[in-house]
Amino acid sequence: MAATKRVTVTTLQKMKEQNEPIAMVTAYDAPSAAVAEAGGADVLLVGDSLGMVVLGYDSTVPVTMEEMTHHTKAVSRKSQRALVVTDLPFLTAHLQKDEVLKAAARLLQEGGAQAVKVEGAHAVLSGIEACVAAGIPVMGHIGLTPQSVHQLGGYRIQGKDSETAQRLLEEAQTLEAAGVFALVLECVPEELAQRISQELTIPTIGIGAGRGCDGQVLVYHDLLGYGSGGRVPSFVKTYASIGEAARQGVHSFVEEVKSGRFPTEEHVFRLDPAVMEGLYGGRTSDGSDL
Ligand SMILES: Nc1nc(=O)c2c([nH]1)NC[C@@H]1CN(c3ccc(C(=O)N[C@@H](CCC(=O)O)C(=O)O)cc3)CN21
Ligand SMILES: CC(C)C(=O)C(=O)O
Ligand SMILES: [Mg+2]
Repeated sequence: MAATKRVTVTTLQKMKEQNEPIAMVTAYDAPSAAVAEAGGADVLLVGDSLGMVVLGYDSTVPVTMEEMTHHTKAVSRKSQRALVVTDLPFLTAHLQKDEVLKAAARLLQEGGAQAVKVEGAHAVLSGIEACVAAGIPVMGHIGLTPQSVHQLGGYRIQGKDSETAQRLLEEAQTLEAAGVFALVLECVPEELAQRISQELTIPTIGIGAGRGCDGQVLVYHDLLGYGSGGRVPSFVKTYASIGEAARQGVHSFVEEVKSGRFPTEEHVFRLDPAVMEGLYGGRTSDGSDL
């Protein structure tokens, strides 16, 4: 079988040049990676949103390098075609250059990712530049940066006034100059995201950033309608009702167990009658006929 060629940072650059939209989906484990790839996602993002979506934290702030590495390993084991990108968790990109490099290298070497994503701009620039210089592709992320939720005062749209809109445009240009290969724009007005996307040579990938971006990303569980982690943001479109299907499936199993309808003949293993004969003379241990 011919090996499928993996999506690379160069592929994404060409997609922008040819006006071909980029589809990125989060993946946190082997089954979500397999489904997202089979569905045709170009990029699998091992997002630190996994802390909220699959680990039950109430923000992405508690997520550790151990957790990101653990989940990245599961995703990269199942991924063959998509570009695997992993979030550097809270604070990591703000450390000394050599610590940032070690963390990013761990996600590539141990985790099996092909790139890392870093939230922020000026405060994390030296870490980003060190990674790029070392051959580690970096995806930027500006606008609503969830690791700063305590400073932002909630998950709010960013860049609504002229001052913050101008700042976001400058951050985007600074990140492109620093060598990031793509940029996530989260929760910014459509007009601003479109303007940034036109100004930049590298592709932008939007989440709650409208139609002018070069690609779109959503959280796997949001787009599939898992409906477990409370309210979904208003920019989410739900393409399936997996949560409801899952609840119904478990409910049917429980009902059949409790009513004795499961298991049936087709789900059991039988013993050869001759072997059965040798056991307690064909009787069960308490003497009754089987
Ligand atoms: N399941 C999930 N999906 C996500 O997209 C996601 C996470 N978790 N966890 C990490 C961050 C947090 N994110 C969020 C969470 C909430 C909103 C939200 O409620 N936004 C409001 C906008 C409020 C305003 O008008 O400023 C919305 O209505 O969508 C946005 C992004 C995005 N990320
Ligand atoms: C929502 C995306 C962009 C993300 O950073 C995450 O899933 O952690
Ligand atoms: Mg993230």
